[in-house]
Amino acid sequence: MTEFPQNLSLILQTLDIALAAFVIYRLSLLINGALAVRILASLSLLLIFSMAARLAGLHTVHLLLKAVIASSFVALVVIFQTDIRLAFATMNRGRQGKEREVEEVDSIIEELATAAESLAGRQIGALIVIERSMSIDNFIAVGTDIDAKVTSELISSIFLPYSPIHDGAVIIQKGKLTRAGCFLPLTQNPDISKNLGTRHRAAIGLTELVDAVVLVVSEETGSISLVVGGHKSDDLDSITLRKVLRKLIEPRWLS
Ligand SMILES: Nc1ncnc2c1ncn2[C@@H]1O[C@H](COP(=O)(O)OP(=O)(O)OP(=O)(O)O)[C@@H](O)[C@H]1O
Repeated sequence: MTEFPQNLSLILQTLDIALAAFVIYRLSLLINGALAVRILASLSLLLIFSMAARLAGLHTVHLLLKAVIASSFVALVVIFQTDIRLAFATMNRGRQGKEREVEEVDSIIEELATAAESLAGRQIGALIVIERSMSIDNFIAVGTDIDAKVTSELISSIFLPYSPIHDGAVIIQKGKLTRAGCFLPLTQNPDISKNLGTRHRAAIGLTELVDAVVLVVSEETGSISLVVGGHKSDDLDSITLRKVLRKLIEPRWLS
């Protein structure tokens, strides 16, 4: 009658030692193989064994595994110190990159708003297209390639009446002023007032086809409008203009 528990105890002890040997063997493999996947797989295996050992009452194995798992985390930091340092550096660069993108958007918006206000003050008409997620390339005709930094001085000088490229629209793509003197498709919407001129019709026409934002300065009234999705917001004051532009333009569309 006492033979059965004795045998069971022997089996468990053998199993205990065999598992401990297996753990050591796995660890030696781990030291040779430096792949992170391999280490993670081995750690997962250790965790499973540790739980199984605890459930089966294999105390030596369980204690050994517990100690191995605990020290593994320290070992992982040492082994992967270069990768960890690189990961932190990348994270930091990502945050700094995002901050830089936001600063870039703010500065472009400031240049656009300053140019619009300066032109509006002198009642010089202007049409500025800001591309967002949809490409506008298939909808704009002719124009002169420029590829320059967006500055209020450049925009203002393009629209001055004696400039050879003052007719048509200026295009902003990925944070750059890419073209000037471009012609846009006019809206065909019959509900639009017959009194609305072609500059505003062009802004509405393009934004009916793509998600671009169009900034219009009226030569006739000196008012500033923003057009998105075929809808026009008129008479924008300085603060509203900047606020709406910030809402409409996301950093990812400018870089
Ligand atoms: N299809 C077009 N694409 C781009 N620009 C255009 C287009 N049609 C007209 N324009 C621009 O609009 C100017 C004419 O504006 P027009 O007076 O007809 O329009 P408007 O909407 O009444 O504007 P404003 O209030 O400035 O007078 C043209 O000189 C040209 O620069």
